[in-house]
Amino acid sequence: MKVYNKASDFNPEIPTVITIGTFDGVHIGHRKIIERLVNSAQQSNCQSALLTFFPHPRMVLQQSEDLHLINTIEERKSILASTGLEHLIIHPFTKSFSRLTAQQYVEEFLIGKLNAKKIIIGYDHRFGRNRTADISDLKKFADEFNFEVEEISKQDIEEVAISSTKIRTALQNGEIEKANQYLASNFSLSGEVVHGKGLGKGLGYATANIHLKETYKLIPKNGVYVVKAMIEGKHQKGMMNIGTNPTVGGTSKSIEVHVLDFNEDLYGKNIEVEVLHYLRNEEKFDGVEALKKAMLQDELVTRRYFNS
Ligand SMILES: Cc1cc2nc3c(=O)[nH]c(=O)nc-3n(C[C@H](O)[C@H](O)[C@H](O)COP(=O)(O)O)c2cc1C
Ligand SMILES: Nc1ncnc2c1ncn2[C@@H]1O[C@H](COP(=O)(O)OP(=O)(O)O)[C@@H](O)[C@H]1O
Repeated sequence: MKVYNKASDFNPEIPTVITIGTFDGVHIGHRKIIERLVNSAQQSNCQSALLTFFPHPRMVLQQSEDLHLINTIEERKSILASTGLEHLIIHPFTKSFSRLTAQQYVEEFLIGKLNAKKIIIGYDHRFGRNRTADISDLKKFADEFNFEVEEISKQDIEEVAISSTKIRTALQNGEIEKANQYLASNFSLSGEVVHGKGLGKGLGYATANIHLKETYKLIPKNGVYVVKAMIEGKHQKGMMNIGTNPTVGGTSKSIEVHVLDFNEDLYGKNIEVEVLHYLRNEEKFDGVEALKKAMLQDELVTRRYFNS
């Protein structure tokens, strides 16, 4: 798969079949659309292309602080690369881009820059300045500018019964198995290991504190989880806590992983954590002895999880 950071970097001589959207999570429903796109392109001797915008339009237009995505743009790229898609265009969404009229967007951008011969798109897609145009407008443009529109019907979408919103809600409720099933892969987080409060080793559970670079990455509900950590190309078993560590008087949110049967310096290294199972809420214990006891219990349950 080739990746372009703006539409003008993609210079398609062969016409394209394209789809447009955020595709956050690249879940089972998204995968079906991409499969349809790739097959359609093959059958019509076209190239398959997915157009997505970054930053997310809501981040640009509403400076939305509450927008959290299942995938960072890097994660999305790497999952899409495994789908058979030929071209991924990540076009910068700016205020001036958002002011293109529906006709300018179709004529100058989708046709002019992306050489679209066919657009495969959901029944509820909206586009153009203030998102005023809909799929019936797109069909009118299709007649005028000689391209095809293939509509993904409401029924097709509802049949899959999966949406990025449902997955986000599941993650925010700690329903990890449900989210992972919808994603057809494990929800993951990754980042550099940074210094924490320096208390973990003293408790008998050193924890690698993970710094997330992207502020828009969705963080699952606070609590304790069973995880698989990828450290320097090797999978390790672990348990993770997300929260403020109230027992030791913590106030800011941290994401920290204790890796089982492991004793190495991880500061400055990158680790990727696949979240597997929610264990319990983060609690404010009556002192560190009670916390240590709870962590020992978490360890036992985590070991049991991996053994079963
Ligand atoms: C499996 C696990 C469970 C944890 N559960 C709690 C908890 O319920 N309440 C709490 O205040 N902190 C909890 N913690 C966080 C500890 O307070 C924290 O790891 C410790 O203070 C070390 O922090 P540091 O890495 O910043 O030094 C948990 C940590 C782990 C790894
Ligand atoms: N089993 C382990 N799991 C996680 N980190 C470990 C482990 N063994 C050693 N470490 C190292 O110890 C550090 C965590 O120690 P800790 O006392 O919790 O301090 P901090 O507050 O800086 O996280 C990790 O960042 C890592 O470098």
